[in-house]
Amino acid sequence: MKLNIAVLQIDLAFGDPVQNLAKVKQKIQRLVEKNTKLDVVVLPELWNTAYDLTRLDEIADPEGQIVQQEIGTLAKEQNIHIVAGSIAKKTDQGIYNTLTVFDRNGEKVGEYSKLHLIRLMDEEKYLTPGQSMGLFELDGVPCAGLICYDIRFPEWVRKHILAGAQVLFVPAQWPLSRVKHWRSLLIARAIENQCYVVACNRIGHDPNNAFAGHSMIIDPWGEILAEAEREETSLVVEIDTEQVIEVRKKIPIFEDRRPELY
Ligand SMILES: NC(=O)CCC(=O)C(=O)O
Repeated sequence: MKLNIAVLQIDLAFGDPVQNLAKVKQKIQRLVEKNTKLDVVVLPELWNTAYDLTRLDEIADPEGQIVQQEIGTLAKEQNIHIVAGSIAKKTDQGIYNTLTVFDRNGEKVGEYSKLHLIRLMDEEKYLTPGQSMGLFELDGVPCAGLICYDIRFPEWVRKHILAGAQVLFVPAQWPLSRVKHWRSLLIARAIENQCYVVACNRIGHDPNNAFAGHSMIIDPWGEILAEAEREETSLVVEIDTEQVIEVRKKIPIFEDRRPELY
């Protein structure tokens, strides 16, 4: 199965969900105008509020209703799947960093709340961790969505791959100071899991961090199919899940595992 994927690497306004929503909608519309065969658009982490964590109570999306209304509707109008990065989502149980996926009909087909909260960026003070896996399907392709810091936990990624995922989506706000980790971890996750990795980072800065950009699309052999620098841009790549099957046949790591010993 082939999927034409666009990763939208952008800057974000700190604590301004109205401005960020308008920008994201405009950028997606332009992408669709330029790429008539697009299947999937991917957005970065916390694209509604950015890391304005102290004001989340005021600015997070109540129950994700805004993203459902605005991005769900856009997905249907433009006939594309949208892996809507993640948003700050306010619920009765707390505020989550939640990835939401809409299909071409505007239906929500996936939702995942970041499981590992990064203390280095104070997430654990303001956010509630998720409790469940990030599996979903796009045009019959089994996919997983994990968020930024989650890629440091290979056992969590592997769990999604063992459940069938062939494409791993990673929305992020990864700082420039650790860009070497970002690149190495993404490539390692693709090689060790023999899957596509589609990673969407932001650029720009906030009061605490400068962000790295370097969004990437990596194939199941670990080859970088496309990589951004540190500017607003989009990466558009056609992936073919036959490649996943071929790489897994060539080096059958899933048959050679010894789970009885670890
Ligand atoms: N937003 C994040 O989760 C950043 C993760 C990060 O900077 C790191 O793992 O290092």
